[in-house]
Amino acid sequence: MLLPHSHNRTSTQRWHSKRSLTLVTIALLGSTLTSSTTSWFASAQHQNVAGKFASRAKLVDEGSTHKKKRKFFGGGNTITSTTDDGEFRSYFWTRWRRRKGAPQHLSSANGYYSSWTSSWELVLVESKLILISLIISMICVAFSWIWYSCFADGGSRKESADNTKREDLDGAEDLVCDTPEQLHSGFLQSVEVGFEDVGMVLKQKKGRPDRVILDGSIRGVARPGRMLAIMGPSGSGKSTLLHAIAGNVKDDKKVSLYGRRYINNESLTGDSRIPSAFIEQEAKFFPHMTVKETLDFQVELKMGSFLKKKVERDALVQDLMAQLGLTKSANTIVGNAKVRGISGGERKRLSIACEMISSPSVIFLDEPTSGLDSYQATQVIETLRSLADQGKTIVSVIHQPSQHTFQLFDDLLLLSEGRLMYFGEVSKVRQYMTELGYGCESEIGTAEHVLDCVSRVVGGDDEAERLSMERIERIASEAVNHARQLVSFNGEDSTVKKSAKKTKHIIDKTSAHPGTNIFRQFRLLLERSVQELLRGKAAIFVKIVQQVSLGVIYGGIYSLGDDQVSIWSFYVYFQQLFHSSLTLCFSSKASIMDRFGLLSLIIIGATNMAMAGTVRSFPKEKAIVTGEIASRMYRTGPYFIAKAISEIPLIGLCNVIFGAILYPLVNLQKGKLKNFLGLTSLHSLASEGFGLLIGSVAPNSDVALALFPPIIVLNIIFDGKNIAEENTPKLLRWVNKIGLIRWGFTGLALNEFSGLEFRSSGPFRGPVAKTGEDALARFGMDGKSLNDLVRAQMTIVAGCWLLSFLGLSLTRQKFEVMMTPPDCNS
Ligand SMILES: Nc1ncnc2c1ncn2[C@@H]1O[C@H](COP(=O)(O)OP(=O)(O)OP(=O)(O)O)[C@@H](O)[C@H]1O
Repeated sequence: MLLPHSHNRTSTQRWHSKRSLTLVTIALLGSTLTSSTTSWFASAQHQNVAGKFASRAKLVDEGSTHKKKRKFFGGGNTITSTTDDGEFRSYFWTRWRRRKGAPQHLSSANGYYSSWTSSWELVLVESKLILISLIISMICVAFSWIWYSCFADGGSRKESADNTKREDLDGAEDLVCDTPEQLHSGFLQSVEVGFEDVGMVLKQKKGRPDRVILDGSIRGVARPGRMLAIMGPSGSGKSTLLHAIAGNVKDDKKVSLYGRRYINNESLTGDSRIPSAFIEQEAKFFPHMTVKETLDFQVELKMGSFLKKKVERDALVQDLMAQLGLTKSANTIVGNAKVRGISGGERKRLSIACEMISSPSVIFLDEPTSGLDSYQATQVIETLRSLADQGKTIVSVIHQPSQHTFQLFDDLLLLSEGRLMYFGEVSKVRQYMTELGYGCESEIGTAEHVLDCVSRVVGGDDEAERLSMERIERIASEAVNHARQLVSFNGEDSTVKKSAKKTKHIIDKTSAHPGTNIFRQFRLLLERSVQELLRGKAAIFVKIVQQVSLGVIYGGIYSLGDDQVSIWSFYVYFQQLFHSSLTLCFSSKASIMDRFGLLSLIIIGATNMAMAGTVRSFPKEKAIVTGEIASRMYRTGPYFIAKAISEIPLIGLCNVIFGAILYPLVNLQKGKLKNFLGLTSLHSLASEGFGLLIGSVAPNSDVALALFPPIIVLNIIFDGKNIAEENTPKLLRWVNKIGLIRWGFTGLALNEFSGLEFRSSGPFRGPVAKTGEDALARFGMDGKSLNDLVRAQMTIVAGCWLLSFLGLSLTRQKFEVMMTPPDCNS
């Protein structure tokens, strides 16, 4: 029965106008903000701010003969001061003037404005500002579009649904449902899934013939209240067919997929995904969550908007656990290959339970019994039987079932080498094979016998191989006719296209319901992230041990000041005994080199640890998350923000432990510990962000790990002390700007060296540096403030998070479109 829905007629328009309004608002806000900021900058630069900066620059530059550039606004506009006269001008414009051959000393701070007011120059200034505003507005529009498609309900699905022309839909809007109850009591309640002429070809490299995976002869139907088994020898195309029917074949340039599908005898477009539960061979879960927590989490995300009271959600969780025999394992963690958790059978049943939450009418399963013993396999199939008895449509690939489990199925689709061998009732297949002349003794199980009939003999006996090929040929030619007699659709009907669009529209609209709002998604995802982090006690322990041991190692090797405290007690006594000579040695200029060396090691170590951990773990988590996002549980945005935030406390804790051990041991400058901890934590956060970026763009953890060493090496080379900026190859200068290690190292060096004085005795290398500032100047680190470095690190964090988010959004799963079968293209 189809439900009437009068108010849905306006929902498409509402969504369109909501989106347009958001885009326009964000674009306007962006351009207004940019214009006002740039005009403020222009006027401020001309007037008050110029004066203020000029005097500050003058103060800072006193006693120095170097020119200093002070970053004021973005990349292009840099205010430069010279010590001679405190002259103050825009670096950007100065460079431009230089190019035009104008004199370099243009004006004093007060005369600045007047020297630039020749009309054409002002026009140029204004037009550049307008251009910047326009570019930023366009970026705002692009981001708002991405934001909308990632955060807002519907996204691409709604878009594709809305692309379906209203006039072609024949009142399909009236069939659309708004609540799960309506959804499953309407068009999609009792679903019959039909398919015909399904084929798949794998394009090969030049000169080699294409490989046929499914030959285009496959047809069948899965009916409500019945279980359809897809069987065949290994490699016969069972999983491929299951994915093709569900609309779940992963997008691949080499693949060409064709055929027709129907829902309740209504045809579907090639890109439709049947609203169903799809249970893959390998269920992926967060390993440290218990069975109950996993179900609680999924129930709240999928049904939070409909089951508003906690008692209702709890009741659903209890019901699912009882139905799937999970009650006794409710508080056991799910586990994975490394962490022991529930059994393989329980994992399969948990994945079925998770898919049952939204009460789908159709369930596709890819080898639900693989890896299970016969008792567990029977339990899983019996669970499916009870679901089918409730009216669900079950389609499952099954591998060598026992006679008992085989008989729990109603229908069978048999494949061999991508060809249809049988479609019909399970109870009739034995008789069917006997009538074809391939009968067998009664003691041999039916499943075993039919698989023998359609398996090709390979290796050794040529005659047996020839006979098996003849048998397969015969069975295949009979199967097509047999299936045609049993299954027919309105595929040749002239209204097929219209009907396909209509059905897709219904499916898209009906399955676009958000399970819960975006804030709740964020809260739940944050809770899960934190929980996973805290439950991974081994990982936390390893991190802490790493920090402690590094602190102790560095502390044992480096001694930088007069009043050393060392882990080696004899060393302390030794120091106290020969106080004068040793302290002279350690407070000498040799400690400049030691200090730089230590700070560089601290930063390289922090980068390695934060990045390597994320690069290793994130791609694995991504595999679970992309599946959950593809099944419309939540959006990329809330997930990503929750993920990024959840890591911050642990990063801070690790740095505090490291700093607390290292600082007194090596005797870094007193009173700078707080800055030290802040800078190392910020640096770890930036490194973790970089790790997320690599993990989100890399297709898998192997690629991510392969990318890691060259990135680290590049960062070390351009850390600010290994190669001078002016000697860096021009093509690589940009690396300097985003060099994680460089900014981190410079920050620590600035924090440590500013205010230090060095004694001239003791061994030292290179020219004499009396103060920390001198030492910094030798490495070209003068002229920067801690604020600059914090800003740079924060920009890196923000940039990495943004790019990782985009990377994650853009690598969303795409699916192959099923084309019309070749003979019907005309
Ligand atoms: N995208 C693809 N790229 C390359 N080969 C593919 C692709 N899809 C399917 N195949 C090939 O098609 C054949 C059938 O694969 P499929 O997984 O469907 O077999 P199966 O019957 O499920 O096998 P098994 O029982 O061993 O799991 C295999 O040889 C597989 O390598």
